[in-house]
Amino acid sequence: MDIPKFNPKAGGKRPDLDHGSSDAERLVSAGKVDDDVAFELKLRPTRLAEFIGQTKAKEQLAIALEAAKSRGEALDHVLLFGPPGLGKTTLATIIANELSVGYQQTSGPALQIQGDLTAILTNLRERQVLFLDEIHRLQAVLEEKLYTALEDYKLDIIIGQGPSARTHVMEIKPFTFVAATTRPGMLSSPLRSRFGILLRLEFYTDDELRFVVTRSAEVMGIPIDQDGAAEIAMRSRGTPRIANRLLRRVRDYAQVRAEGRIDRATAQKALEMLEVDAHGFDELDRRLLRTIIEKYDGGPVGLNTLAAALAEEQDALEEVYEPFLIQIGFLDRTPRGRVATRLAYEHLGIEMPRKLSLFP
Ligand SMILES: Nc1ncnc2c1ncn2[C@@H]1O[C@H](COP(=O)(O)OP(=O)(O)OP(=O)(O)O)[C@@H](O)[C@H]1O
Repeated sequence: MDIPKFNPKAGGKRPDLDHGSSDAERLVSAGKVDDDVAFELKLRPTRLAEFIGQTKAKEQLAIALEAAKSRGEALDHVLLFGPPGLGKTTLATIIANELSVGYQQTSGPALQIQGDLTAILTNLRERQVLFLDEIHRLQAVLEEKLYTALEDYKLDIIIGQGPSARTHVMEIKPFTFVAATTRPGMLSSPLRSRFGILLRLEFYTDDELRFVVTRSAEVMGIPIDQDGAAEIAMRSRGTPRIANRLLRRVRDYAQVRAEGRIDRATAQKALEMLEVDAHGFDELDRRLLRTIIEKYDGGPVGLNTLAAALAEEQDALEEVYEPFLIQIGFLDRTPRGRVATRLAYEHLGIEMPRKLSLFP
């Protein structure tokens, strides 16, 4: 039997393992699920001015865009990195809109053979944006092929095979390459050095997410007050994708139980019913912290051991779950492994043992 390839960014679970999954588990995963696709298209800001938060990245980008426009040149290549669902794809589309140029999107895993990449590069239009998601999953041979394209807008095409093979250099149109990754550490340094603009996306503050929720509610025509939006924001793990997803689910609840209006009480009741707690934790977050505390005395425990104990993929833990737990101070990543912090003990209502010390 073919086991479908596991993609941690899709917010799924390993299909070959029994996880006892809950609805809330899927709800607060930052990875995209099928249900998100149509809504994300509708809710995606199209201009930099509409893009909420990420002040540093936005400022850097605004200056580069202005400069490229005034010179009439293609924008420098851009690398966007950060956890899933923070707006990398959105920013790539905004770059194309702001430059008034064409946009084409593909991803590392989608490009399987050299011909795929050659076809895309040779069909590029002048100064357009080519967006490549999950660049850390691009095959090494294709990565090497990209180097000359990015640097000199040239492509080496090998014609023939064996001793009679010849290399033909083909010119391609100047273009802007925008790549996104959740794992910047996995990129080789030659590849990284080809990007002129590096933008790190950070988790959003609760206030910024309140704006995201209010804006999305407006686009979707959902009546919501500030407290209702704040309640959804607080439980969205610093991630707009999750905020938008929770908004849709709370809207359903409000339609059936609260005449369609979302206030704090309605949002709270809906989110409690969906088992999304005050930090936006789901069952796996709690299980992860509890395992470190109860099985490994609070850590340190290595990522592979932890992944095996939880029957989860290492990638999913590292890319989707850990970044937020580290950001809010519930988990520490040390050279010897993962450690649960005091906040994690307090959240789970477990007493933190005193560290043994030579000095009383
Ligand atoms: N700054 C923002 N302001 C408003 N909405 C945002 C912002 N960033 C993201 N969003 C919303 O969140 C959704 C997810 O964003 P996006 O698809 O750009 O994330 P991503 O980082 O590319 O995720 P992935 O890495 O999983 O592909 C979008 O539909 C968009 O509506």
